Amino acid sequence: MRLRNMSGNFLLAPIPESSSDYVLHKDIKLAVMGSGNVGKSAMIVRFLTKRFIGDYEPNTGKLYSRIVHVEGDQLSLQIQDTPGCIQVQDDFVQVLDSLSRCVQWAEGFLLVYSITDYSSYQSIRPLYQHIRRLHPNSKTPIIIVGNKGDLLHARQVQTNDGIQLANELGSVFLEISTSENYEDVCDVFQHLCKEVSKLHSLSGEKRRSSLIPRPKSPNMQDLKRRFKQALSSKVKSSPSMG
Ligand SMILES: Nc1nc2c(ncn2[C@@H]2O[C@H](COP(=O)(O)OP(=O)(O)OP(=O)(O)O)[C@@H](O)[C@H]2O)c(=O)[nH]1
Repeated sequence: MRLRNMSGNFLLAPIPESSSDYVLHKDIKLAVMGSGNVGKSAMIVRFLTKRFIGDYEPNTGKLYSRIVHVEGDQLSLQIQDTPGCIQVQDDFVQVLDSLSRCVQWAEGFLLVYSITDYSSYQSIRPLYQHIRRLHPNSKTPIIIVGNKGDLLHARQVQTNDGIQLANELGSVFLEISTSENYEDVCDVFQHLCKEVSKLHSLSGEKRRSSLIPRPKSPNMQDLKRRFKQALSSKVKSSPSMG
């Protein structure tokens, strides 16, 4: 199998240090992957802004960072949108370096195909296997998403194909329409966040939580006491004026 960058321009955004805002929150790192214009950018933006925006520049690897709330948890979420201009062929080359770095970095994955594009569906298995190779821990959550569910007249991939593939790979599957149904998009991301979060709890990885203590506000009582103390000792030690 080969994953190839057709444009030769496959740059992923630099991965920043986690940003913490003086509160405890879990860092969740997700990657959204898929081959072709399957709607990855549209999905991410829909989840983060609720809006469906029709047209995007071809994506070369954008990283989105947001604080989101999922079931009472405050999550510091980073989502890596990976370029769709990858083609799955007989062996892996070029793309592997940057793609692998992204795969290694992420803790949860959305593998997206379009129901109107059979080749995007065919690329899911090799992508899935690539992830599993780099994350031998089979608990790493991967969700398979069949997007553009509203374009029924152009359907090339049957719902059953998606279900079958997901069953075979042992993955969760959902068919959605990013353009028509915000709730489904939200469910997909929230489910993935919860799964990653669960994994953190299971492995007790405290390093993933960022706790920066609030700066202490000065204790005025204490300051006044010290000030008085200092003042009285000064008065006591000062030479008599009389
Ligand atoms: N009808 C319909 N169109 C969609 C849906 N989701 C995305 N699109 C359209 O599909 C096209 C591709 O969407 P993008 O989000 O740019 O796809 P992408 O996977 O990020 O593609 P790359 O930028 O190449 O990585 C755009 O014209 C979107 O408006 C959907 O659910 N229904």
